[in-house]
Amino acid sequence: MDSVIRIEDLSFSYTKNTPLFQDLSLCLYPGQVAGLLGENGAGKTTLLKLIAGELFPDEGTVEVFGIPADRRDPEVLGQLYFLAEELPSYSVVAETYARTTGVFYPRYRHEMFLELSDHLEVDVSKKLTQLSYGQQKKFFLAFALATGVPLLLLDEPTNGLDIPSKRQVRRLIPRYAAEGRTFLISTHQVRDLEHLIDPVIILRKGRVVLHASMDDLQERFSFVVAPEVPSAALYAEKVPGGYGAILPGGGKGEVDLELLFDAARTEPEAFARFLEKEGV
Ligand SMILES: Nc1ncnc2c1ncn2[C@@H]1O[C@H](COP(=O)(O)OP(=O)(O)OP(=O)(O)O)[C@@H](O)[C@H]1O
Repeated sequence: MDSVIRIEDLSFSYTKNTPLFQDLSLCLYPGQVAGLLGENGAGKTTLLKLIAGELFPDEGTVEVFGIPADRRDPEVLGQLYFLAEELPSYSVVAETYARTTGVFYPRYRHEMFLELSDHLEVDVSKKLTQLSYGQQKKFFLAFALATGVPLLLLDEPTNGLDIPSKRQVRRLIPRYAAEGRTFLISTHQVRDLEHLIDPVIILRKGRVVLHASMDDLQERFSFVVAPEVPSAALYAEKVPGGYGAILPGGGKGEVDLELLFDAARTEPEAFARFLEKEGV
């Protein structure tokens, strides 16, 4: 199957001699809703910017739909939408322009934007600057979906949203993924999106420490919250109601993304050894 995003041997640094990414490789395919997890400073936003063609690799390849990622290339620009965490005023202006003219996104459907805004309870009759952060976020999410682009890069899409809105976002994304659109979602709000994400990608210090499908994780591991810490546990930490542990041997309960992420963050070496031993 042709990849939507293909990253091969990517190296990138903001400052000389301190590489953020070295030899990073990653592929995503149509219809995937990939979750990009990682602690603060892991490089999530930078990776999204590289895919969006706002930044460029020092070495290696970043391609979207087989074309080098470069937002100056109209062919690339029309294929993806990058919903950044910060909503800068220039983009507000640019997007409003695009909204009314369809210049950037030939497949943009204004009726769909209105329907989605209505669904997300955003008052589009107001000026963007009069909307709250959460409302603006929903505005742009509705806009992003209405552009009709096949690739959506969402940086912390549920951040700042109230609980009903988070629920609506959780319902909307799979609907569009089922049409073959691909999502790459960076988030710290693991609980908001855990039943949505597949595959899960964990970045740590500029490296992909885990890239696995939910099926694979479910098949290979057990995620348990136990009153006692089993000695075989790779990882154990006090969580409400007991201790959490990830054990070899799967099929016992749901994949717990928060435990997985915590393990990668707090016990990185043990986590890497564990994955290697289990052949992940
Ligand atoms: N414009 C920049 N110039 C120099 N360094 C930068 C710049 N932007 C980010 N960095 C650095 O690159 C690293 C990765 O930042 P990035 O924003 O990609 O991480 P992140 O995983 O998105 O973090 P967070 O979860 O806090 O949003 C950090 O150490 C950050 O300080």
